[in-house]
Amino acid sequence: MKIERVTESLSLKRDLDSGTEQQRQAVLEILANVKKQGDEALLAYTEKFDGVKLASLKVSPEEIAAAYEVIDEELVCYIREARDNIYNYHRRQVRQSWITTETDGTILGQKITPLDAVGVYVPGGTAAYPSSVLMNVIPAQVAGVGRIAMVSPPGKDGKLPAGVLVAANECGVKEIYKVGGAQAIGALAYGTETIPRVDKITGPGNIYVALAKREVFGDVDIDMIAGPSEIVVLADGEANPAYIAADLLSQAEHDMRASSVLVTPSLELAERVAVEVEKQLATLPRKEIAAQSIRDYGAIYVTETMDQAIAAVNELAPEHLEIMTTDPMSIIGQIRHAGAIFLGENSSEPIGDYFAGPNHVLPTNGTARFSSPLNVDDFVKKSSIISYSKKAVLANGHKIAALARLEGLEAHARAVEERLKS
Ligand SMILES: NC(=O)c1ccc[n+]([C@@H]2O[C@H](COP(=O)([O-])OP(=O)(O)OC[C@H]3O[C@@H](n4cnc5c(N)ncnc54)[C@H](O)[C@@H]3O)[C@@H](O)[C@H]2O)c1
Ligand SMILES: N[C@H](CO)Cc1c[nH]c[nH+]1
Ligand SMILES: [Zn+2]
Repeated sequence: MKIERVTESLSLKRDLDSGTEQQRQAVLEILANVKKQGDEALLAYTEKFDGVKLASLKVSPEEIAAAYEVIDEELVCYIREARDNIYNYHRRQVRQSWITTETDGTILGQKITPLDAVGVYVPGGTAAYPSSVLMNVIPAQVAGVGRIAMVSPPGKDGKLPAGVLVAANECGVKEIYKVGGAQAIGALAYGTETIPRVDKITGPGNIYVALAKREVFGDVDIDMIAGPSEIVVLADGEANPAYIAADLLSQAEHDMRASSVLVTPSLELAERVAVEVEKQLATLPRKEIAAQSIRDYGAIYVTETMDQAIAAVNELAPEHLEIMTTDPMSIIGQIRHAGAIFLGENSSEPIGDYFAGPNHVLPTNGTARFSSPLNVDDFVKKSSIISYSKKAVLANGHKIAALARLEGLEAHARAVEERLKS
């Protein structure tokens, strides 16, 4: 990895992939056809893009039973343990509706209502992501969402990966459909004969999925457009170079456009990490992807001081931040922008991807400056509650009428003044 000395501001080498004109046109056409032709279009696109002619889009109980034949019993137990950790973490995010009563009888409040129906996209294509099933479905369930429909593209054998089916079943998902890409997003947004429409779509996916989510936003809500994975490690000279290299590579193997960065005031550590990355890279099964990601989007930045290193981290606003210093707790207060913060040398990023409990769907591309990990709030909406007593309206009606007239809205003013007459 290239070592660069840093004295000024930084930004991650990001690829804000907005797709080619051809991809955008393809997505618009797919969405229009799904809207018009429903299931027929879904089946045709599945044949075209996933290479399989399906008899039915919906996953059957027999397919779920067959998935359990393939997945080791011990692994099913680990999926359950991860599920429970994620559930317990997200339970703490639940907010209650609230109501206050003033002495004049005014009642104000906020009613929290779970969304009626949510669609969860689970990427297929090049890899299977049972962990993404848990991370999207569980916060929706904790929020109390009425209906959860999961979509994922089938393999050439017409099946979904066994791990994905087991994870969904362990969460109690009842609606699972074998359809991916922009056509799946269209089905969730507009509805088809088999797939009733939803109110919100969550979950990561490739450029076709991302473009389709952007396009249907407004007809339905979406969570975010998650870009390629990012990790920044902030370390002092005492940190373990082998741990750092391993964690950088853990995200590099995701995607050729993933970004893995070390920021440190120690040149010695920087040099040792660069050597370790090369050594560990050579033995990885996905070494082509990881090597390209490290080459094009990886970096080691050496600062003059730890304060500069911390400032650099805030500039980068990474999806994942690992703090590997002798006292990480003393630094956390200075971190302003990061999707997930991992403290200390034992807290390797994949612990968060799979098991600890916090969500692994996180803001990327610098959006950690203003947005948060996927969470229970993403699956509820809030309604304001207002109840004025006669006493309150008599005391305040003239103020409200005056404010309305300030905006030239006479009917607003008179509506309130009607209450002042008797
Ligand atoms: N941020 C996260 O939490 C997270 C987690 C898991 C995966 N991911 C990301 O999700 C992405 C998964 O991508 P993927 O491709 O493997 O799976 P995918 O499910 O997103 O996309 C596969 C679908 O793309 C469509 N498609 C492919 N080529 C097409 C074409 N030429 N025209 C129209 N549609 C086409 C097909 O319908 C296919 O079913 C990766 O970028 C991965 O990094 C992110
Ligand atoms: N690190 C990814 C999010 O950036 C999530 C993931 C899924 N599986 C493994 N990792
Ligand atoms: Zn990961």
